[in-house]
Parts: sequence; C-alpha cells; structure tokens
Amino acid sequence: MIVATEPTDPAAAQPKEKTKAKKRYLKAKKERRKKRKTQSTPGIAAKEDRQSSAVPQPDSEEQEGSSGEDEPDEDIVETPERENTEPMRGSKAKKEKSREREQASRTEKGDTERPRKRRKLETEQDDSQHANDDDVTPRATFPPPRLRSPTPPAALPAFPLPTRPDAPSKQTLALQGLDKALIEAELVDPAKLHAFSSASDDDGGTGLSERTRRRLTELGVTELFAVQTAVIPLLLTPSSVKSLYLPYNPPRDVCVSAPTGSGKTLAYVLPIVEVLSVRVVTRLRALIVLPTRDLVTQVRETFDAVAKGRGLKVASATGQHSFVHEQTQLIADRSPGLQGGSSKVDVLICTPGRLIDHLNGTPNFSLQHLRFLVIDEADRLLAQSFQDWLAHVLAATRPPPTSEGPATGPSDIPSIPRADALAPAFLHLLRGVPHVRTDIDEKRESSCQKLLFSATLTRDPAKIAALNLREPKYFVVQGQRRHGNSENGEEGVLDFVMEKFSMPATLTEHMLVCSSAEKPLMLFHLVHAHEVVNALVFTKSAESTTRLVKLFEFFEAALSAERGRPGTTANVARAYSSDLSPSERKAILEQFRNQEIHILVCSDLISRGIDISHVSHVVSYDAPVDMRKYVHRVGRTARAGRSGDAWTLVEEQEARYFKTMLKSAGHLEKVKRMRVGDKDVEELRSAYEQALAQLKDAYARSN
Ligand SMILES: Nc1ncnc2c1ncn2[C@@H]1O[C@H](COP(=O)(O)OP(=O)(O)OP(=O)(O)O)[C@@H](O)[C@H]1O
Repeated sequence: MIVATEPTDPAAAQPKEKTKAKKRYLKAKKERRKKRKTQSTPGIAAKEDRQSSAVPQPDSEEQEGSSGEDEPDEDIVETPERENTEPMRGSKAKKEKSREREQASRTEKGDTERPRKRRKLETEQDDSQHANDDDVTPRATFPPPRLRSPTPPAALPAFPLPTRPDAPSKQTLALQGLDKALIEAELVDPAKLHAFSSASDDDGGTGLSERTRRRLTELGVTELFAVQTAVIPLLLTPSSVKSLYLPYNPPRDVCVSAPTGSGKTLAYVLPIVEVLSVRVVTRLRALIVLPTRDLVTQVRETFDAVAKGRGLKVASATGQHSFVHEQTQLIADRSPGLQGGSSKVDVLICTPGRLIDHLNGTPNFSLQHLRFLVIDEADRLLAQSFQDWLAHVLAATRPPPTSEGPATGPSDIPSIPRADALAPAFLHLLRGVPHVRTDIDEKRESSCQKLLFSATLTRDPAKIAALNLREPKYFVVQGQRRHGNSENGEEGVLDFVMEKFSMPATLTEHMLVCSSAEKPLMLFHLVHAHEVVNALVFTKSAESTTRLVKLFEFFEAALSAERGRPGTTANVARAYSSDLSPSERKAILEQFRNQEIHILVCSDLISRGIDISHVSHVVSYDAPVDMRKYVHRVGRTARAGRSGDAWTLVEEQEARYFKTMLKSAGHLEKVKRMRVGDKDVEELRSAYEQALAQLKDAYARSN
C-alpha cells in the first residue's frame, strides 16, 4: 500500500505506450499474486505476514522501486493526514535511524538471527523486483523522490476481529431453563369437540361410563369440549388407571392451560366422579383447592350436579362456617391413634387458608388416601405463599421415609392394626407389625395425581419445581397461530411459553381512550348506546366501585327525570365487593344471574373463574395492570362458545402502557380502538353533570 502524491513535474505525465506497459505489468502481477494465494494455505499466509511485519521495512530507495510502481491503483489510499507528508517523513526518518542503531547494536551483540532472515526476505524482494523490471518502464517517469510518501508501516496480518455471537432470539430465551415436559406440551385445537352417546356401551374412547354419560345428557351436555377431549381419556384410560390406589405404578401429573370458559371444571370433575364412584369406604380421596370462596361454591355445585346418585360425599371448607362446624362435617372418628385418618367425605373443595387450618388443627384429617389433588387457577394459587400452604399439602400426601426394622409407636397408643386404615404407601408405619425386608421389596409411592388448571398457567420453572410433578403431561388449548402453521404445534406452545395467552374465539375486544374526567360519561354512553343489560364492570378498588355505583344511580335518576319518567331507572347497578358479607355476595350474584341486576360493578374479586353464562359485556372501567388480569376479566364473557364484548376504558396517560402490554402479549391487533365524539354524548351530558354535583354533595355530607 502506498500514499499517493500529486505529480508536480509535467514530465511525470505518463506517455500512452508506457501506460499500456504498466497495465500489462499490473495484470501479470495480479495473476502472480492470485497464484500465490491459491498455493499457500491461510495459516501459512498469516505466518508469512507475521514474519514480514516482524522485520524492519526496506529503506525508502527499495520502497520507491517496488511499491511506488508496483502497487495496483486500488491499493492507493489517500487520507487527509498523509497528504501533508513532510512532518511524517521527519518522524519516519528518525524511526529509521533508531532502527538502524538498534540493528547495529544487535549485530555487535551477536544477534544475527533476525538480520539473516531479513536479508533473505530482502533478497526475495529484490528478485521479484528484478522480475518486475522486465515489464516496467524506466523509473524516471515516476514522481521525484522529494514528493514521495514515507515508507508505510508494514501491513498487519488481517486476523478476523473478535465478534460477538448473534443475540439469541426471544423464542430461544423463552425456552431456556424450562421443563422438558412443558416444551413437549400437547397442543389441543380449541375447535375440537367430541359428541358422545349416552344410549350405547361405546364410550367413544373417553373412558366415561354409561351412567356418567347419561347424567351429562340430563344436564344438557352432549359433547365434550376440546380441553375435556384431551384430559378425560388420559385420566380414565386404560381402565387400570381408574384404581383408587396405584402404589407401584403411580399416575402421571397433568397441567392444563386452556382459555377462559373452555370447560376446565368438567375436565377434572368428570374423571374424579368416575374413579371415586367405585369406592367402598369413605376416605378423603379428592382435594380441590381454589383461590376464593365464590369459586369453591361454584365448583361444589358442579360436583353436586355431576355426582348426583353416585353415593359420593362432597364437602367444602372456606371459613364461611365455624371451624368446629367444619371439623364435624369432615371427620367421622376423632379418637386418637388412627394412623390412616378418618373422613366423612370423599371430595373436599376448599381455599388454601382453611385447608392449612385443618391440616394443623383437625385430628385425623389426613391426605394419605388422596387420589386426586386439583389446583384450579393454579398460577394465582402458586403465587400465594400463605403459610407455605403448598409445601404442607404436598408433604401430607407423601409417605414419610421408610424406617429400618419393625415400626413402633408411642406406648400410650394402642397398636392394633386396622385393616384399611393406612394407604398402601404408608403401610410401613403400621405399629406392632414387624417389617421384614425382602429382595423383591418394591418402593410404594403415593397414588395422588396432581392436576393443575388455568387460563394463564404459570411457566415459571421455580414454581413448577415446587410442585414436585411426576412425569407431568402438559396440554395447551391454543387458538389461532401467529407465527405460521407448523405441523407439530411448536408455535402454539411457544405462545404459551411466552405468555401469549389464548382468548375465546367468540370474544370481541375494544378500547376507548378518554380523559379521566370523561370516563364515567363514556361508560354511561356505552351502556345506553349498546343497550347493555348484563354487564360486569371492573374497577381498581372497593372504594372506586362504591363511588361509581352511586354516580350511576344519580345519573340514571337524572336521565329518567329528563325523559319524563321520574322515579324509574332503566338499568340497575350494584356493587359487589369484599366489603359485603358472604351471604350478601351470594344474594347479589343470584340477582345478577336472574337478571334483576343489570350492571354489576366489582373489583378483581370475581375476575377469575366465576361462570355466569349470560354476561354479554365486560367493561374494564379501570384498565387492568397486567395481561393475566386482562385475560381473566374479559373471560367472564364469551364463555362456552357464546359471543361476548369486552371494552376497556383507558385514560390518556395510561394508553401507552396499556398498548405496550397488549403488544408484548401479541394481542394489540385484536383490540380495536373505539372513538366517541362530543356529539355522541351530547344528550347525556346534562344528566351527567347533575349526577356529578349530587355525588359531590353526598360525599361532602358524609365527611
Ligand atoms: N361439554 C360441555 N358442553 C356444554 N357446556 C359446557 C361443557 N363443558 C363446560 N360447559 C359449560 O361451559 C361453561 C364454562 O365452563 P368452566 O367454568 O369450566 O370454564 P373454565 O375453563 O373453568 O373457565 P375459567 O378459566 O374462566 O375458570 C360452564 O357454564 C360449563 O357448564
């Protein structure tokens, strides 16, 4: 490489024939270079480069002859710094001199190795120069030495620069550290239905007995929904898995993620009823844990309906009744020393808090006979660390470690073995019976099968690990693909893993951006313009709920008066909040179900799980703060294949956050923007202003 300088001497202009010669020479040189490159391997080339850079550069005379003429035009580099070559040349000359001095001192010291190498290289260079000279025009045609650039530094070997590896994709990151079972989840098409007949022996592969199918038909259920078609056969077929105890071949656990209103409750109620119906002795064999009392009540109703006539005893424990009352409902024999526990019920549905109370404080309350442990709304429950409830419950289902030698008990407890008191996995605890170890002893495990359900199932590895799942099988009921149409459903599972939750296909979603001052007016407009009569309105707190209901009542009264119907209201709104007693809440829900209440204003207390089939609209009056909350709120409508509308009122300053939240969940395009102009609300404005004034008065009076 050389630095170009302007030829100042007109004689330096190239005559035509000389230029041709130069071209010929350059061509020949290019070919030689190409040849050299193909012959030498990269490693050797690099080594040669290193060697050449290690030796001092030839002096400027040699340079002039070789590079000044030889280098092809594309190697010429002009940089602003090098245009002014004088100072450079000065410093270069100094360097040259110091190099010569160094070399001389090395030679004196007998260090001959490097100069010898250098001489060799110089000789080679000279040879090639001679060869070049055959083709080259005389030197006089080149710029005078005075104007030439200083000797350029030796080119450094072109090692590849260290580069960072490509950043892993979001998908790859999402899959890292996840349970293999989760990555291999089975994707279930939500449109998959399975019609069954109650009149024939053929169960259609579901594993449901004729009796159960008949009961379902009586309840108006004639086909299984997608989640049920996946889960029920796994829990009921082959018929050997219907046993109450499977100590040597324990069943695998099941985790299910399916949209709201897709029928998850029946997916576990049906197999439990089917398996437990064969039991002779009543023991606590199924435990269903739910996050709220309202959900416990709802699931109990489903159990009562499906298990009718099967002789199963179903109970619930939520703290609604006194602790002693619940104990008498649950325990048959409270005498001490019953190693296998005692139970009056086959199925217990409860909240985690009350469950821990009974584990700690109810004698003979035992989980050793559990065949099913259901955790519904699993992500919400796993997020609750209440008294470390999960660890306690899991410990109670597992047999304690086998002790060597005969088991013994405290001397004050009678050691009379009771035939069926202990579950098979706990038999080693039997007092007074010597334990004789044999070579064919097989480990007995708990027969408890864990079933987890949610519309927004967690994929947090730490939370899943805490469950100590046995060979878990994951089912993901997932709607439309967003990333293409892979055959193996990988994208559907990825959606689940990346928390892009699936929504009911029959749901329509809108958002309305408005100022906070106009928000109530927007709600009233939606209610009147769309003639909404079965709506759930979600607010952020109990206080906000009460205030909104009051304002709504004032508004309806003012509007009726304006329209010449004083004293009547078109729409009845009620607050549903944690401030109410359980009986009041139950009564209000009942009135809402019977459509005596049209608009139920509530906090997130009932955003999960509550199943009211006729809810036509869900309004998020205060926008939800996370995607999980959004999914559960809007999921109170469009259930079981019915259509429904969800509206979210978003204050201007929240709009960006809300949209980002939807976007990261891959859901932004599904939520259409709605616009309401001044004209649309014109006829409601005066009633609204009257209502605001009345509300202000009411609060002023109460303070
Ligand atoms: N196979 C079926 N045929 C007809 N209706 C069904 C069937 N399965 C469930 N349903 C009805 O669908 C509705 C929703 O069911 P369910 O409450 O179990 O939904 P979910 O998936 O648990 O919803 P969420 O996630 O909101 O709790 C209920 O009213 C239920 O009775």
